[in-house]
Amino acid sequence: MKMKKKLVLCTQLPEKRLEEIEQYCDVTVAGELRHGKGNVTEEMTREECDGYEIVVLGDENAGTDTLNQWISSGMKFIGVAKGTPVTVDNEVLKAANIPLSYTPGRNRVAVAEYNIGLMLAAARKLTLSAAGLQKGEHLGEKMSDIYDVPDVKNVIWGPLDENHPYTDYGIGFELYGKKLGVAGYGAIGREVAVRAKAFGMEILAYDPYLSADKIEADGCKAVDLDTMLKESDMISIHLPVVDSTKGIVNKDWFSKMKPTAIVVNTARAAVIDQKDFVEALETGIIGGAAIDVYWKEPVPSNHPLLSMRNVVCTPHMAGLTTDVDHWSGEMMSQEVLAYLKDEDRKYIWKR
Ligand SMILES: NC(=O)c1ccc[n+]([C@@H]2O[C@H](COP(=O)([O-])OP(=O)(O)OC[C@H]3O[C@@H](n4cnc5c(N)ncnc54)[C@H](O)[C@@H]3O)[C@@H](O)[C@H]2O)c1
Ligand SMILES: O=C(O)[C@H](O)[C@H](O)COP(=O)(O)O
Repeated sequence: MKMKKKLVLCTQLPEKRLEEIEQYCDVTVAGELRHGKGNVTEEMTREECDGYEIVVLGDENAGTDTLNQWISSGMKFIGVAKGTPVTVDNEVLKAANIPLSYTPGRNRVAVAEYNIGLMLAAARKLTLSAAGLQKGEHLGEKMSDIYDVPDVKNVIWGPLDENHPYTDYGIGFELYGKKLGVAGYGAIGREVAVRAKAFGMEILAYDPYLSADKIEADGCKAVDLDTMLKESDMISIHLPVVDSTKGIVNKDWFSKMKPTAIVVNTARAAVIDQKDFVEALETGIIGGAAIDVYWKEPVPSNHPLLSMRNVVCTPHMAGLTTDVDHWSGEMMSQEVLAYLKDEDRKYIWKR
């Protein structure tokens, strides 16, 4: 009788997919390594996953020594259920001719929805007014005098006195009719663009690596860098970090933007020049920002951006939802099944 292949799993796969996989191989769920549980060291991972033909990782690290050990004990398939599998040394795998399966864009919807949230928060100063209300700065004496708030019929919005907190907190602008620059029209940039279009925004997409046809098929405008910078009311950044993008968003970009423009970054801080960014926001070269990613994480509590009133900051949360594991589980199951059935695999990490 033919021996079944052996698979070790460090992340969750959907139940139905697992049943299908189990028709081809024996599955071991690495006890300590179940996604999100325990403090897993690389040494633990190395030992628990040793001796398997198929290794499926979640967030666990696997460096040179670990991979060499697994390869010499028969590993032929490795999958990493992450959008960017930098936790695994792909050079070792390339040398051994073992493709690395991963789950690209697994959190693209999560990031895109969050990105829209950041755009709205920045446009409408949501975080300022919410924090103000928590501190008891709601309505204030003057507002209570002017407006009979419990009786909605009598509420007249404005004019607001320049000293009133609402002038600073609450008065924002609508996304409708505004231009959104999308820098990098990949998995996430595209998801942001289609959602922003539903708000009535015009999309100016800058991505020199994509054909204009592809962008325009989504009803967006493919533009050059200068056009995006000059015309956009908001610029949403979705660039990867590669040598040519490090620090690419710098004073040259800011000097070409509208002084009211808002920069949204859920990509990576490394694509923005930190010093130029802080200066542009402090001196009003640009209007504001909403950011989820930092040059050093966790972001130091005294970072100047955290206390700027024209900046919305969140702690690298855009890609996290309770649904993301489902998406990566589906994609990773497809990869495993393709390997087991000797079919072409779809998601191979090239870098
Ligand atoms: N905040 C989070 O939680 C979170 C989660 C997931 C991904 N990310 C980050 O979001 C970013 C985008 O991810 P993605 O999955 O959409 O990547 P992607 O590779 O699908 O898309 C990137 C796009 O940028 C384009 N591009 C590359 N260099 C460019 C340049 N110089 N100018 C203009 N366009 C350029 C590429 O052609 C590609 O279309 C990445 O930096 C990723 O690490 C953040
Ligand atoms: O910023 C990101 O890329 C994600 O939020 C997270 O930090 C990593 O995503 P993953 O590569 O695990 O999909």
